[in-house]
Amino acid sequence: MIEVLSVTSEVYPLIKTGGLADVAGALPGALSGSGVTMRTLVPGYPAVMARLSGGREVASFADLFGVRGRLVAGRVDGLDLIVLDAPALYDRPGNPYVGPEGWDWPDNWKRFAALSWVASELGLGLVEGYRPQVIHAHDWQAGLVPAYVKYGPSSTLKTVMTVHNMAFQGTFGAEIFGQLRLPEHAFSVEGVEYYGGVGYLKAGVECADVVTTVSPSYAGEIRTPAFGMGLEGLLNNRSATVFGVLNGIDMDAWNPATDTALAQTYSASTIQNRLANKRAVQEAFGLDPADGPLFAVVSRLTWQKGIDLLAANIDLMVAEGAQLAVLGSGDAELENAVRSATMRHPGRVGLVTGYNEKLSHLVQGGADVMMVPSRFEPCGLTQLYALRYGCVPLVSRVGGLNDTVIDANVAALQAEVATGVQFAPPSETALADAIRRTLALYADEKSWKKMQRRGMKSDVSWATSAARYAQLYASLIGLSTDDSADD
Ligand SMILES: Nc1ncnc2c1ncn2[C@@H]1O[C@H](COP(=O)(O)OP(=O)(O)O[C@H]2O[C@H](CO)[C@@H](O)[C@H](O)[C@H]2O)[C@@H](O)[C@H]1O
Repeated sequence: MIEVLSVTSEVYPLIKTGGLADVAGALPGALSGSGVTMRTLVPGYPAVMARLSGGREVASFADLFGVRGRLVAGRVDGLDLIVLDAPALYDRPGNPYVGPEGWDWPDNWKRFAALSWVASELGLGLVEGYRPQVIHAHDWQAGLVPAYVKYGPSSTLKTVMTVHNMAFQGTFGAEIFGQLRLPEHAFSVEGVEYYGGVGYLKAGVECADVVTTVSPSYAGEIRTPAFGMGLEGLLNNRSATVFGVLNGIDMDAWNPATDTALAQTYSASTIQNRLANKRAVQEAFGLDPADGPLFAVVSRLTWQKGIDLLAANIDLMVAEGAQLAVLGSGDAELENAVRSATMRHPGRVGLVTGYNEKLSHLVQGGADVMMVPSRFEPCGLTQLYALRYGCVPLVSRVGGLNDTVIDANVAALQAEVATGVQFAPPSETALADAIRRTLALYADEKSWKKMQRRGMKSDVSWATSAARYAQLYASLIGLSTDDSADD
């Protein structure tokens, strides 16, 4: 067995603000049977501590970056957790990164340095009877893990850094460096220094043994200035150790045949049963119970996700006889743009703000089209859920959207392989064309149903990618996957 410690700032179903939680929550289970045991280190936010009854203390710290802390191990919903309980850092309202007023916590550098430092201590054998061979760090919040390992006592410990989104890098002023518990020479180009300050994601990308990102297309894109966001040079330098491993989805949590969030469950052979869900979605979003095409968005409302491109096309969609249901929250300006469309088009356009996991399932089960018009998308999970639920994805041709949806062009339709609609570049006019193309496809009921069914049958599971991660861990510690499965 290969022991891997996954380090993450969120993990479903305990704490989730986006796709990272889904991936961190699903990967440990997906790896079972592949010779890998994965435990997860996560901060003890209130939502996490509330689920951890019966956990046992396995370590304590009198001085964790100036505060007290302890590690509590426990099993919750099938996950083997090690929780960093440090109330001065994590026992706060709001989400993991921002307070109730919407501002980043000013000590985020310390909150996530502490998490990463503790991970590296675990890797050095802090807890008797537990010694991971590989630490898998997710995003900038765990970006310092590879640096602590690189500059710590020499060991055989290996590190994997996964970039879920290059747009969030965790950059801080140089003044924090003195408090990071790193040696002087770590403040260098080969270490944590980044444009004169400290870069957590940069440190991870620089110091990890292997860097992965969440789709093959994004792995290529981030080596260019348009997507690399300053890290493209570094990624090019280490291109031999940068891999794209496509995300999968939790096939049990997202199963239209058993999903309790649906008004009516269904499968590929009972796809007509989606109608009851469509009516439920229309009701939840204040829409008329109409029979035309129902488009939907489940997303953070941000520039990355192309919500401004969507807003610019709402009048067109309504004029063409479509309805739109938007579930999400984010930038006030984009939220307002969608809200004003709901006022212009009562009964045709609906908005539910806030985060609602249950409603997101219902939308996937009832809408006809799931729109993901992102400007960049490392992988994207929404279109994968959509495929599984027979909700046809309409996506921009970037990152993981490019890798997971087969565009309904003439050749793909003839070959009967199309699963959705792609457009490029991510612009208002290209999206308008894609909407018109989608409406034409929807009008051909028989071929639309076929496309829905093909989506439902496409492989969006973790099977291939979990095996790929297992192989990466094994190669890092000099084993083949077969050896590890034998243990
Ligand atoms: N208002 C709301 N209510 C309920 N659920 C909502 C919601 N808004 C969003 N969600 C859910 O949040 C998740 C979003 O995941 P994505 O992967 O699509 O994007 P995200 O940008 O968060 O993730 C980043 O990390 C992931 C994981 O690697 C990459 O796939 C992605 O490209 C990258 O940007 C989905 O599970 C979606 O259903």
